[in-house]
Amino acid sequence: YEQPAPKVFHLGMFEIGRPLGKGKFGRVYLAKERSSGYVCALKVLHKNELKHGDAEKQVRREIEIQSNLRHPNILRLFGHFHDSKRIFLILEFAGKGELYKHLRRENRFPEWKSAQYVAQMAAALKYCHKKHIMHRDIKPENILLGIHGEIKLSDFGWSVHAPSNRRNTLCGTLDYLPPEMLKPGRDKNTYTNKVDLWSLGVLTYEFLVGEAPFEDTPVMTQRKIERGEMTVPSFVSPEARDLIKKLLVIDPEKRISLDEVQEHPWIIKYCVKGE
Ligand SMILES: Cn1ncc2ncnc(NCCc3cnc(NC(=O)Nc4cccc(C(F)(F)F)c4)s3)c21
Repeated sequence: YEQPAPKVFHLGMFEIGRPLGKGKFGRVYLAKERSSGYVCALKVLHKNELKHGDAEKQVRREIEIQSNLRHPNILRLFGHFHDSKRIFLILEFAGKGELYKHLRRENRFPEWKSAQYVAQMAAALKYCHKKHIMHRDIKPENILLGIHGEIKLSDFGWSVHAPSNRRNTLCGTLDYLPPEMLKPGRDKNTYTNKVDLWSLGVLTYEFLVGEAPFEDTPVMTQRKIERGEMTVPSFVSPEARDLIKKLLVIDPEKRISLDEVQEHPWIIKYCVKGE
């Protein structure tokens, strides 16, 4: 019989390998669980760098959210442990690393690849929304690629607002924020899972164009988002432009649904009928 997954972890169980990446709030290493040989990723968070005390609570919340998510396009978080100074997250290893590095290197993705990524993102988000979980922080920095190049939505520091390997974390790029989250006085709980659809629209645009649609100085970005002001370059196909326009709609209720995204002509054109 397969050994049942251990419930208690400790550092000695792992052989630590090469660094996989470093965010503002911690480094990630390739790791192998000694007894099973299972290869995973180990994220190390330094307690003194996190907001005092509630980091433990945040990690528990992140794990609680994650422990009932099982989807091929969602990165698994298996568990955590800590020592006096550090918290360790035991994560599924994403063999092709960080999506945003591929995007920066390739400048922008061809339409067929962008459509496949958007279709996988829609599937992952549909799965999360069905479980009444919204990501709230969709951006290239929070997306990894599995060994077969498949999307792995990651960094479930969503409701924990856990800072991690994000684009200039402390400046907290506004690029992906929907208009309803920019409104003054609106606390973050007044929005619906439609925020993820806006962010999916920004992501689609960034895949195809190589930069975010409202990228500008923080003040100008905020103004452009509130007005939904953006131009789609002419090299973007009419079908892709149509999907972007139907996602980047100011009124959350008027945004296209995830089902409609999966049935959109631009997605159908490039994607083999998935699950
Ligand atoms: C780079 N890379 N390459 C391959 C690869 N394979 C797997 N993972 C990678 N990277 C790690 C991706 C993450 C997944 N989940 C995260 N979760 C998190 O970072 N949570 C978090 C952060 C800061 C503070 C808190 C706390 F305590 F406040 F709650 C919580 S980070 C990989």
